Amino acid sequence: MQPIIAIEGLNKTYDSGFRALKDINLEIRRGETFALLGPNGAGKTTLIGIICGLINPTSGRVWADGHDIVRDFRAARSRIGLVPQELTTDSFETVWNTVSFSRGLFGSAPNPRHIEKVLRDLSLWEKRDARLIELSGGMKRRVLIAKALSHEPSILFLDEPTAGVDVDLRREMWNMVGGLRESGVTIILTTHYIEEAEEMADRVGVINHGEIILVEDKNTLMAKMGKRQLSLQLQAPLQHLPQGLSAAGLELLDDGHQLVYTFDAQHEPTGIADLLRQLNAHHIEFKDLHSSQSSLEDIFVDLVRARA
Ligand SMILES: Nc1ncnc2c1ncn2[C@@H]1O[C@H](COP(=O)(O)OP(=O)(O)OP(=O)(O)O)[C@@H](O)[C@H]1O
Repeated sequence: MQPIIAIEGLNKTYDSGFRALKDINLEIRRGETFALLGPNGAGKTTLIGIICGLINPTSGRVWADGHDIVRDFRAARSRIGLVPQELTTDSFETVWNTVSFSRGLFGSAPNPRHIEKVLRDLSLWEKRDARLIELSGGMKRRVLIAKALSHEPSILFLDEPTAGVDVDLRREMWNMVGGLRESGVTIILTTHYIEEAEEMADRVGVINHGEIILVEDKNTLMAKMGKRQLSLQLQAPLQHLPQGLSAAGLELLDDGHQLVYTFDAQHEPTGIADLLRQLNAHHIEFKDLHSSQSSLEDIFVDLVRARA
């Protein structure tokens, strides 16, 4: 199936000379929820801005639902809904007018029934005549989503959808995004909450210093999370691993004071019993041991740090 977004050889150098994106190649699948993760300044906003036609690329090409975002800008943009982080709309307008007006901006003919459906789906129907200034923060966020959905886009960008919202509202938004996904909308979200990516994404992409360093199925990443480590504090430091002990997953750290065994927690046997037997046979003694499990957050931090 044709990807809903195709990015080929995309580069962005700002006027300052700063290279914010370096040869990005990425395909987003129709109907998936894709989480774009990266530290501050990695290039997420630049990438989204280019796809949405807000920032000009330096080179490379992007297609949204088959339309070149530069040569066929209007058609490409009409396929895309963007939910920005901040509310930038006139706060004295009513919910209904704000959302209806947004549809008009994309040149779509008025469709009160669609607007009603969007407002009902987002539990905003009762508030349709309220002015934005009267709404809670959570309701205002829903209005941003309603605006982005007003022209019936097939691609929805959510930029930090739950930054600064409380746990209950975050959970509610996750459910809402799940509903949109079921209706067939492709969702691309940026987030600093790795848990959010775990909860919602089908695939995860990591961007760092303007480069995509990983694109992975979430379940595969979760399997990586299943890696566990057993750390042994040795009585006496080892220069190197003795012959026969160089099993996969064994590593000497801390100038030989620490032996770390990494294993897959989902597989039995873990190999720990065997390892302890071998240590005994080699008269390697340890004074302490502890086990730990790496989270997606750890994996993310490691990935980014390795490329710092
Ligand atoms: N107009 C600009 N001129 C020069 N440099 C810019 C401009 N806009 C962004 N940058 C730089 O490009 C880099 C990428 O910025 P971008 O906003 O895309 O990152 P981000 O991943 O969205 O970060 P954050 O998580 O903080 O929102 C940053 O180093 C930023 O300082």
